[in-house]
Amino acid sequence: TLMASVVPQTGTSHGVSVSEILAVRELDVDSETKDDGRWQKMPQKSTEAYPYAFTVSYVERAWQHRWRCSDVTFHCLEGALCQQWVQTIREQLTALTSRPKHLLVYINPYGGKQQGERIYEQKVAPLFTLASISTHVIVTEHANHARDHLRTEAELKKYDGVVCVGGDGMFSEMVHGLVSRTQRDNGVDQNSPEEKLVPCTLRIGIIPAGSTDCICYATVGINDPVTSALHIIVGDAQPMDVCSVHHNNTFLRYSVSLLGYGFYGDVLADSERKRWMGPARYDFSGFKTFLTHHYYEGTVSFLPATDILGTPRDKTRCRAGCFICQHNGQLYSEDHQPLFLLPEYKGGWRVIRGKFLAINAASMSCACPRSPKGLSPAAHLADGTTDLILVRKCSRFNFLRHLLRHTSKYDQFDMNFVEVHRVRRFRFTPRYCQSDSELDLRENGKRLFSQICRDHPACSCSPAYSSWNCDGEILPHAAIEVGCVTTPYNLLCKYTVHSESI
Ligand SMILES: CCCCCCCCCCCCC/C=C/[C@@H](O)[C@H](COP(=O)(O)O)NC(=O)CCCCC
Ligand SMILES: Nc1ncnc2c1ncn2[C@@H]1O[C@H](COP(=O)(O)OP(=O)(O)O)[C@@H](O)[C@H]1O
Ligand SMILES: [Ca+2]
Repeated sequence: TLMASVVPQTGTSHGVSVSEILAVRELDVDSETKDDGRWQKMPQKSTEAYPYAFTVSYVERAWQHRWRCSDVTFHCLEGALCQQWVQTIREQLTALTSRPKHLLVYINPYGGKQQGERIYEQKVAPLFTLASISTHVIVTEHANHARDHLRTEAELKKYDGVVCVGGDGMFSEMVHGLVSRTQRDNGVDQNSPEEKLVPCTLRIGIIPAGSTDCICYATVGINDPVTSALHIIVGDAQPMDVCSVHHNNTFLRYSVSLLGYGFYGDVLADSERKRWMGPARYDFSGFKTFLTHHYYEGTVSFLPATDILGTPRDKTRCRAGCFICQHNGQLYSEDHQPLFLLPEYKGGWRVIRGKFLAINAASMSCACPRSPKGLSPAAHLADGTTDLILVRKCSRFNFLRHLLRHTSKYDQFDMNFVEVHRVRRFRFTPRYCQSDSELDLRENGKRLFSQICRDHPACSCSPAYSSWNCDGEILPHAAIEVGCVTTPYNLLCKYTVHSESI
């Protein structure tokens, strides 16, 4: 901690932790300018008493988990002392090896309210410059631009991390680009659901500029670009669980936040056609989907996570330095074989058949501005499990009560048509088999004429299948197999981390 043995401008004492210092610069008190070119008139009194000064920019905790950059100017009597302070602070900052120096930044100009470029230029780039971070910025030109660039072209050795400016969809592109490249480079077959993923060494940061920003909100505690930029600068890191989604032994996608079938799949499918509405499309499609009240029949099989600490109905929450994540992470360390892969662990699968309004798998709380506690408030970011939430067919009134619980502090799962299980793996099989031709139609985004109506096979009033909402991307396959791993521990690190005070 830098203590005020020199005198801050206000004349009061001030302590700043070195780990939260962003930059330090010497002030030329006489010339009336700062060395960054901005004009600043020093207060007359302190200039006379202490002719030498330096300014420290540091992280200040603000309201509701926000971080802000603050400046404090220290004054000294002697120039040599002033220089010694500046040099020492710079040396200490250089010694912080977890801080990034070179970043690759992808901006989605199309996400959220289409403000990605403005947010980056006005709020984030000046902070990276202040912290002497060099950046290579790419504004994406089409969907999957960032994913493909990361997977094939990007010279990753040049960077300490990649940053995306956008929503959950952009973060998902980063994950797919980096994880896929790492598996390919290490000869891991992504199509095998049992294969152990090799960790990627580069970290991923996210500057929120999307519609839901759930991944950012659930990790940092707020969707605020300045807060995320500051977490990136100080080198905060957070391991995250990754679910791999397969269909018939073919890899489909990775998921880090929500995998939702039924309600959330239908909301997403409808909202994609209304992108022009911006983030409000989710409210519109949410309301419409609520009114349609479709349910879907199928079988859910899952492998409960019995070897870990914590349950989905705990009152405790996953926070910085989470004990449960650390403990469960050790189960995956080098010398431990994940328990669910051991032969004796087989046979623990449970099977539930039924009619469901929603099947949600939350690998993290999925907190976001629409649902500040999230779909599964006690879920953990890095415990190697996902919370499987089954919402059975019920009345519209009851389903509304369930949805309203997402926005309140009351127990989400205290309803007789809702059940929750903390699982390692799960499978869903719809009651009616999807034909290849129907899958082709869905993959090409066409409207479906061949859907089987449950009760009246001759009409098309009610669909037999929903889609999966996979971190905000549509998966047309109804039948999927999902495995959740943090293996090896630290598989993925984000620069963003929840602040201690959440
Ligand atoms: C009658 C009151 C109903 C209130 C219900 C509110 C529930 C909101 C829960 C939202 C959970 C969000 C989980 C995250 C999903 C995102 O990955 C996904 C894509 O995000 P982005 O790329 O940033 O656009 N967002 C959604 O699927 C939106 C779901 C909104 C449903 C209303
Ligand atoms: N330049 C671009 N043009 C069109 N789509 C893009 C572009 N860059 C990224 N995308 C896609 O936009 C989608 C939404 O991105 P995201 O950043 O998650 O915003 P939102 O939160 O509004 O959905 C993602 O599927 C992503 O692949
Ligand atoms: Ca988890």
